[in-house]
This record gives sequence, C-alpha cells and structure tokens, in this order.
Amino acid sequence: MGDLKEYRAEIDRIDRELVRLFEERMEVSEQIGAYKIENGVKVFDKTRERQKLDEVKGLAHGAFNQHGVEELFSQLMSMSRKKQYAMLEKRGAGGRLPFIGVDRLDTDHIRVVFQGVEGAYSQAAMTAFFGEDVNSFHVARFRDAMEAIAEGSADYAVLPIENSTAGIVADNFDLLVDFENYIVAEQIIPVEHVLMGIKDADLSSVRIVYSHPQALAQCEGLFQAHPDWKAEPFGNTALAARKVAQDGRKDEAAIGSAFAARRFGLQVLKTHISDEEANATRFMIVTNQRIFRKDARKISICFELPHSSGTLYNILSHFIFNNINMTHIESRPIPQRSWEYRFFIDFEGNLAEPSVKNALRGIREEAINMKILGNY
Ligand SMILES: O=C(O)C(=O)C[C@]1(C(=O)O)C=C[C@@H](O)C=C1
Repeated sequence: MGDLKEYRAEIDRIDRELVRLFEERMEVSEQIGAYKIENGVKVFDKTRERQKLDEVKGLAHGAFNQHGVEELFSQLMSMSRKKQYAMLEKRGAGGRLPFIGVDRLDTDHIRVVFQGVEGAYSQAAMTAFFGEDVNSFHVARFRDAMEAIAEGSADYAVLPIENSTAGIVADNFDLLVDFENYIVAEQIIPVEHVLMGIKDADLSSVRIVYSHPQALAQCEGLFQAHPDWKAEPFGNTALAARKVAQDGRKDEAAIGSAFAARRFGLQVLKTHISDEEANATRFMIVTNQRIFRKDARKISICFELPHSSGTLYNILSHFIFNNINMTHIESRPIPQRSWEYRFFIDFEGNLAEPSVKNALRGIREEAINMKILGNY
C-alpha cells in the first residue's frame, strides 16, 4: 500500500497535464470555430462526433474505461461546441431571432377570444388581463380559439395552460406546436370551486356531478366523502353549470365558479370543495405575431428528442452553461412516433440577452424542431 499523499501528488500531476491538454484542444476548437464562421459551416457535426467517440473508445481498455472515455469525450466536444456557439454570437453571425421586442402590447381596438361559454374561468382571466370592457367572443374548443387568432378574427386568445393542483392542460401545449401562435403574456387567477345545484336540490339529493375533468380532479376529496356520487366529465365548468340549470333535476350538480352559479340561477350547495386551498390556474395570452415585451422575463420553448441515452442531458447542459434558470419541464408523446417525446421547457430570461441567444442557438442545432413558444 502506498501513501495517500503520494497518490494525490500523482493525481495532481496528471490533472495538470489534462488541463494543459484541454486548453490546447480548446484552442484548436476555436480555430475550427473561426473556420466555420468564415465558411458558414454548422457547429454541430454529429457524424464526426460519433466517429470520434468510437475511435477513442477503441483506445481504452475494458468496458468501464470505454464507457468513461465515451462520457468524457462527449463532454469535451459539448464544451467545444459551446465555445463555438459563443463565438458565433459574439461575431454577430448567430443570426437574428425572428421575434420583435415591443415596449407594450397593443390593446387598442382589439378583439379577444376565449374558450367556453359565458361564465367560464377563461372569461374571468380575460377580464383580469384586458379589463371588463374588452371586446370579446367565445368558442367551443381550444383549437377554435387558436384558429381564430391564426386567421385574424381575433387579436388575442386566452387559454388555460396549467393548474396548480391538477397540472398541465395538455391539449393547449400540443396546440402551441400545431399553430404559428405565440404566448405574449400570462394571467394567473385563483380557482375557487363550489358545488351548485337547482333551487330544490341539496347534498342528499345529488347523484351525478358534472364538470371539466380537471375541476373534478381538483375535488377528489368531495367524491371520497360521497362515494355514491358519480363524477361526469363535461366540456367546461360553465357548460356543466348551464346543463344542470337547463335539466332542472335535483339529482344533478355541477362544480364551477360562484360566478357561473349566479349567472345560471343555481344555488351554491357547498363551498371550499377543492382539495388544495390555494388552487390557481395559469392562463396564457396568445397572439399570431412573433413579438415579446422588452421587459419579459420568462421564455417557453419546445423541441423533440430521440429516445436515446443522454439526449435530454445534453440539451439541458446549455442552460447550465449559460447560467440560465429553468423553471418548468414537461414531456408529451409525439403522435405517430412511438417512444419519442416533445419537451416543453420554461426558463427565466429575455430573448435580447446574449446568454439566452447563446443557449437557444445550441439547442436549435442539437435538438429536433426547436420552437420558441413565447417570451412574456
Ligand atoms: O471537428 C469539428 O468540426 C469540431 O468543431 C471539433 C469538435 C470536437 O470538439 O471534437 C466539436 C464540435 C463538432 O460537433 C465536432 C467535433
């Protein structure tokens, strides 16, 4: 057995050599970067990297070291790419992002669309953002709202994206991919559900409860306390309230806002029925222009990744390297492509910042179909 101090001295000597070699390698990488800028060659060369990894693996001995060498060189090349992306941005060769910074959103003479009927939570979010007097109309489906802005019959749409208890509204994530519409703002509103029924109904007469699936999910405790009640998914909370009012049956109830109960002449049978007290829904304000407020602090993007080891890790490294704080990640299956996923990521920043541009450039090159969904 040798001496620990001696071993460490030996490691120190090797590490000094590694650092020297790393810096030497990075210098060559910079020269390649300059060549690539000059000749318009893409930074990321997947084929070359694959060949390199196979070659260096072949030089190592034993499975453990081969694996280690592969990981080490993936990181070295990733570092090399980041250096080259930074050079591109510095020399203004990074290309312009197709988004225009504005001082404020244009809210004069606008029409706003929301999904659902009168009394929907989306309407509450809309009036909270645009004011009570906003010129608005409503449509049946989230997709209809997206279409309305895509074709210009509305200037903005208000759509729920996430609830603090039940999680994301998956359909709206997918619609952001299908349409060339962009998030320009968000509005968070508290969601206070009540149970409502017709004038003659009471808790003992209720048998079936209608509401949006997410609202039903937010009130699981209520159904556990009343195992004989059937939860029946419905288009949205306001439609559920309207149905109960129209059917006029004592055995029917709806979960929705007190606002909807008032609007449809229903009585509130029970308040505070959400499992979590502080339940809130985040709505996005969407438009068909690629604009962002100059003081925007949050960016949403999405991209696709093949289902193979390390792909997500590599993409996320762009955030770490550029010191960017990621606040949300979500994955959704890609239709017709089994086991491939689309990732939705929110992070802090503004599209005008160099670190953001740098990270986005790397992600754009290394992921598939990267799309900026908005800066707000
Ligand atoms: O060979 C190149 O094109 C390089 O830029 C060097 C390098 C590397 O570090 O080895 C870096 C990025 C490329 O994706 C491939 C290889």
